[in-house]
Amino acid sequence: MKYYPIFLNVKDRPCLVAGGGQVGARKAKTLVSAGAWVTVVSPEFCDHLAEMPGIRKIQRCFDPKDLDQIFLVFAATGDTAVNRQIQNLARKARVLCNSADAPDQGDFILPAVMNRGDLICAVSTCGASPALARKIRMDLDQAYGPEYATFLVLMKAVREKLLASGHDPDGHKHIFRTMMERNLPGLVAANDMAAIDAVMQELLGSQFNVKELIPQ
Ligand SMILES: C[C@@]1(CC(=O)O)c2cc3[nH]c(cc4nc(cc5[nH]c(cc(n2)[C@H]1CCC(=O)O)[C@@](C)(CC(=O)O)[C@@H]5CCC(=O)O)C(CC(=O)O)=C4CCC(=O)O)c(CCC(=O)O)c3CC(=O)O
Ligand SMILES: NC(=O)C1=CN([C@@H]2O[C@H](COP(=O)(O)OP(=O)(O)OC[C@H]3O[C@@H](n4cnc5c(N)ncnc54)[C@H](O)[C@@H]3O)[C@@H](O)[C@H]2O)C=CC1
Repeated sequence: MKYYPIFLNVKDRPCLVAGGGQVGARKAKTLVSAGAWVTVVSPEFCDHLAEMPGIRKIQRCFDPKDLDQIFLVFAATGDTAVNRQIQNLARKARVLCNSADAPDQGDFILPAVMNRGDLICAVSTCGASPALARKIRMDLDQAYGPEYATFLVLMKAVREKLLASGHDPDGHKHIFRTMMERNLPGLVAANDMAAIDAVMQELLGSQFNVKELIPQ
């Protein structure tokens, strides 16, 4: 495996994007959606970035001081020499760096992402074919609709309630696996709460009901 896949917690962490083109805009957008504090430094900003809320924009060329206190940096300028400079400085400062024009030389690359509430599917081809990563992401978009966000709220609530009443890993495993076989997402999509309640009663007993577990 060429890369080690992890899910980073960037909430409230300062992240820097150097370069205000389309690539910088894509990186800034995903950082904002994960709750990071995002600064974009660039002499020019594309329309997409100019209109993007929730980011700090500094209109000038990258300066080494921009890396102070930074958790993650994206070297996404249109200038290869500047991108290499950012990467070298980041390494010395032990700041994780993504290198837009030389991904192999950076510390990490980004996957194509399908997101439904707490469900995140990340697809990478290790940079071999971003077009294929995008295609598989779109397949996942089709296969797992918005109902999976609600289904996951239900699964989480059931799990928390079961764990609160005691630890029984083998018994719980059986319940969760059976729940996976009962097409609950399909019932969520059809808004058939009575059918979901029937499954819950059968597997878990009357104290588990949808109204309580999925706040409307
Ligand atoms: C290494 C990486 C960047 C990193 O993270 O460091 C990288 C690098 C490069 N991409 C290039 C081009 C394209 N990128 C896309 C699309 C996406 N690229 C994304 C990620 C990544 N792209 C990382 C590796 C991902 C992996 O593991 O596969 C996605 C998944 C996520 C995102 O960008 O946020 C997003 C899909 C989002 C979605 O829709 O879900 C398309 C397709 C399209 O737009 O239709 C094309 C044109 C077709 C093609 O080239 O395949 C070029 C220029 C090559 C050239 O010069 O021609 C480079 C530079 C290079 O390869 O050197
Ligand atoms: N990782 C990826 O998915 C992809 C990466 N690339 C690479 O990413 C880089 C950026 O691509 P685009 O956004 O399309 O380019 P672009 O040319 O549209 O944007 C580059 C931005 O960098 C800014 N810039 C130039 N010098 C700078 C400096 N010294 N400090 C800060 N900002 C500076 C420019 O003002 C501009 O806003 C290119 O090197 C390209 O080869 C290209 C396509 C996909």
